[in-house]
Amino acid sequence: MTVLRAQGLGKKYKRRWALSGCALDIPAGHVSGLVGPNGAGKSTLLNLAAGMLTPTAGTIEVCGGVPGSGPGQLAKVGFVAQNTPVYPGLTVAEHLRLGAHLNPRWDDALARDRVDRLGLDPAQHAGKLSGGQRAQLALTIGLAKRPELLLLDEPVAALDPLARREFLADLMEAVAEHGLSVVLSSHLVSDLERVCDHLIVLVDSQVRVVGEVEDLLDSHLRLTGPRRDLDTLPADQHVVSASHTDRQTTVLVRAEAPVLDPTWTVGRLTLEDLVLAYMSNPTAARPALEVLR
Ligand SMILES: Nc1ncnc2c1ncn2[C@@H]1O[C@H](COP(=O)(O)OP(=O)(O)OP(=O)(O)O)[C@@H](O)[C@H]1O
Repeated sequence: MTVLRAQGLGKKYKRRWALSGCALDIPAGHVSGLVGPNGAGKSTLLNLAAGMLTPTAGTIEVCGGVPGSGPGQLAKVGFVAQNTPVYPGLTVAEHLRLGAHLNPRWDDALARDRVDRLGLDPAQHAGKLSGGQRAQLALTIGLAKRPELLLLDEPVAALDPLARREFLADLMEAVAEHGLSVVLSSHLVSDLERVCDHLIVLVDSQVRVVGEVEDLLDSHLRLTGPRRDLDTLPADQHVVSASHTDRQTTVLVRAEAPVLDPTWTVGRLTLEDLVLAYMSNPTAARPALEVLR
């Protein structure tokens, strides 16, 4: 099953495309990491998926429906936007009551338990919470809503390291126990490494690479060997990045078949290597998605 499907999706602000030609198919039951440089279009994609923006081009379908198309659709999708909006004049307890009132699948026990565990005072006005506490309140509401798909725009940016780790553990528990699907944008690749089994790299408003993390790590290799011209590589090795010294060439490739050339020393990549290679080479060849499945 697919939780998010985009075809030729684009969003233009005045004359500038914030997202263009986006084709995505995100399978259900995964935590999908959305990563890319500042201004790449990550928030734009998440806002389109939540129905907060409408596409300029193409289509997007989320949990089988058009984003923001009615109460049924809104109940299926949770969205915690980048600035973790809360109502400053309402107390923590009032936020939970509002959540219960607006969401048919609201899990009150989870919400109360989380607020208690986090040490948030139910009587405190949200406007008086710290940035991290506000983020925690917004994330609690997102989880307690029990959506099919939870969209999180840099959710952990304001959290301290321990709170970040605990939130990611809560997220994984919800995925395992309730079959929640998550799309999570973050600049913290170590966090993505911990929780994501699916990855989308967006650069310059375009999807550069998308696929299951395991497939991506299996199909990308670092080749090190005597200096050579990259034009001599076989057609089934697609260069993502390369560097040369006088004597040596190091090249990161997406390989469609095992590398048998004995002049290369072949190494595997970490998720961080892969993300940085695509982010620092905006013109890197985009993989054929079929190859990665
Ligand atoms: N409301 C807006 N009006 C005009 N341009 C916008 C608007 N929102 C975003 N943009 C532009 O669209 C592009 C993509 O922005 P977006 O916020 O989606 O990037 P991002 O990948 O989420 O960035 P970051 O990592 O910094 O949060 C940027 O060039 C940005 O300046």
